[in-house]
Amino acid sequence: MTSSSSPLIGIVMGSDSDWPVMEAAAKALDEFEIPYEVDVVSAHRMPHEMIAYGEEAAGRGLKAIVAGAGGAAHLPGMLASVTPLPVIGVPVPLKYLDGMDSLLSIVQMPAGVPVATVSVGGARNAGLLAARMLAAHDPELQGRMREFQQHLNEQATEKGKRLRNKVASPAGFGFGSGK
Ligand SMILES: Nc1c(C(=O)O)ncn1[C@@H]1O[C@H](COP(=O)(O)O)[C@@H](O)[C@H]1O
Repeated sequence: MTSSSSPLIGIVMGSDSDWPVMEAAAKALDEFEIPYEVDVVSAHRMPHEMIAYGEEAAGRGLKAIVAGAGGAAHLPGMLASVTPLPVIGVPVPLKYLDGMDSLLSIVQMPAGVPVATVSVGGARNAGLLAARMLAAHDPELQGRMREFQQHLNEQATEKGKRLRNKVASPAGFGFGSGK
């Protein structure tokens, strides 16, 4: 799957069973209208294709790779070993061990081969981090990222206001109680 113009971000995963988690990365990129491609690339099950994907990614115009995998999640690190692009690893939680296995497989990379690891199941942040990487060299995109952050701020402020109104304490509490 590829969004319409030439993809800038590769979203890959060890299996299509990871898609329900990884879809959030694609949605985040959609929000910023960043073109991406999606594929299954497994270090364990299709090692030669995985190496080819990593080796060719930069030459094909990709700027970063978001790689998600569950269990013995070697995919992000193996991709990072064969591409000069930044790789963002997403630990996908499976039925057993709650994603601790994939988290530890991804996060403990040896020095020299970095993988930026997000939280277990944190595919949305992986998409947003990829957007920020592009925004570092794209003032227009950076402006949209600032607007997004401002929106988050407003939402959080509104939540605080609602909570303060709901939990009415006669003495008031904490900062911004409005008393
Ligand atoms: N961790 C890896 C790798 C890899 O790291 O290369 N390839 C597949 N997998 C993971 O195996 C899990 C089960 O896959 P299946 O659902 O296909 O059995 C998935 O979470 C996948 O990411």
